[in-house]
Amino acid sequence: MFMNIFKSMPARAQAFASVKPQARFMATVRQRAPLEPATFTIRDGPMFTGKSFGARSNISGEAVFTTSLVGYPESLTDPSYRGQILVFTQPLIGNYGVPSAEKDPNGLLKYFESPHLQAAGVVVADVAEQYSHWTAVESLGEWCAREGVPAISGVDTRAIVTYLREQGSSLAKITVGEEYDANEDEAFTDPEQIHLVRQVSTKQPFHISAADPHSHVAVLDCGVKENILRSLVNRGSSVTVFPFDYPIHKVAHHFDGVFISNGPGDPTHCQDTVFNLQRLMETSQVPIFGICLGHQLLALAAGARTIKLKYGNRAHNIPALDLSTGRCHITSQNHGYAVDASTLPSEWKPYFVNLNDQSNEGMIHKSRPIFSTQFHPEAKGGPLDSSYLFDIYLESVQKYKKSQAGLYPQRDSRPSPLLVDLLGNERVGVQPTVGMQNIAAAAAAVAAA
Ligand SMILES: NC(=O)CC[C@H](N)C(=O)O
Repeated sequence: MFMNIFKSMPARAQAFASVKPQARFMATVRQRAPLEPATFTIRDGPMFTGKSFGARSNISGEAVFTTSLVGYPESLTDPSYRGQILVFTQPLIGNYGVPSAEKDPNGLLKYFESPHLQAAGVVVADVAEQYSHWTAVESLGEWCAREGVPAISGVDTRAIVTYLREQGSSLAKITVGEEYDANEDEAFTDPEQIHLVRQVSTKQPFHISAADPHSHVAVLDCGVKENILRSLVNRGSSVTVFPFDYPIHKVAHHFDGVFISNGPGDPTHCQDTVFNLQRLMETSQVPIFGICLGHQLLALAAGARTIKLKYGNRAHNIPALDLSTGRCHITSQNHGYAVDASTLPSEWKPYFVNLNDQSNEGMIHKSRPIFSTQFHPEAKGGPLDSSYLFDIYLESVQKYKKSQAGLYPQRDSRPSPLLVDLLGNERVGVQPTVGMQNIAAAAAAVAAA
């Protein structure tokens, strides 16, 4: 009886079950040096003392917190977290380890949102040194150390979050080692002074072909999450991904749709993108979809304003009301800025609203196939309530393509061989989070920006 159950298990699980418990434990716990002391200090706020479990370097950045319970590999590789020290409110982080940078058949990363750890630093109450998951290849601490990202555990994250909620968005730093001078206030570096999108956007266009494409979308990469590309490609649309400041209005006629990605920092830093989007909407009827920073940039191009929220929304369970249907969706979010819905011009209307703080969660054009959301419908990790928005977008993309058939008979869903042959299929020239790795380097980066 027992053997039958055992035999019905998948091969991988059988192999795991057949290992003696002691050996399984040994497989995930590596010998390591005793943890060094580390501090997490909020500017104009308290200092927390804990243990370092990542890179042996000091870092300064904007401290933000997420209340998500799962998805730390995805969150930490999300380019929107570039320059930020991420505090997890979920008390135990790391227990399912970190997966590999394996790619899927389309050449997209299977488990990560970008090839590197993007957050500047990591703060947790309790880090799991033992991990267990079939995709895991290393521990959270090993990954942070390998990627040069400092991390601290053993601090009271409830007290940190309580403080951040009162004081609002704050600069902070992580220092590793015994010697620390709490008065070194000049060492706090504000990543908001740096053009973060420039750091995470591809330097050259690249192309991903869908298996049997029905359309071809141009993606403006402001720090695009891999699951946005997966969501388009897996639904049958090939994508050509352009640098954030590429003059998209000049090439839009080669595409069936334009997509504007998520990304780090203040949307008003991307004036070139805003200008290009204005020209795009003036000169083309192409369907447009924007997510998070993409939503904010589209709103700026439409003539609306953005504001900085007190401490932002970062979670995987935020209720957003669809104003067109009255249905509420549970959404994944990671943003510090928001669109001021009261400044939307008359040809636009709010699409979604946040039911926690009433902030704007999306906008839609009254007569054209253009819409955007502040939350992440691609949602890694979870929930998938609003992933249907990709279907709606791609329906409008296919409709537009049909309407253009007479105008551009030579265009089909495969991009011209010239375009494909010349382009690679991955991000170009995007560096890991270097330059932000220690306080001195970050200060120099600010001076140079
Ligand atoms: N995830 C995102 O695209 C974030 C957008 C923007 N950087 C913000 O913080 O509001």
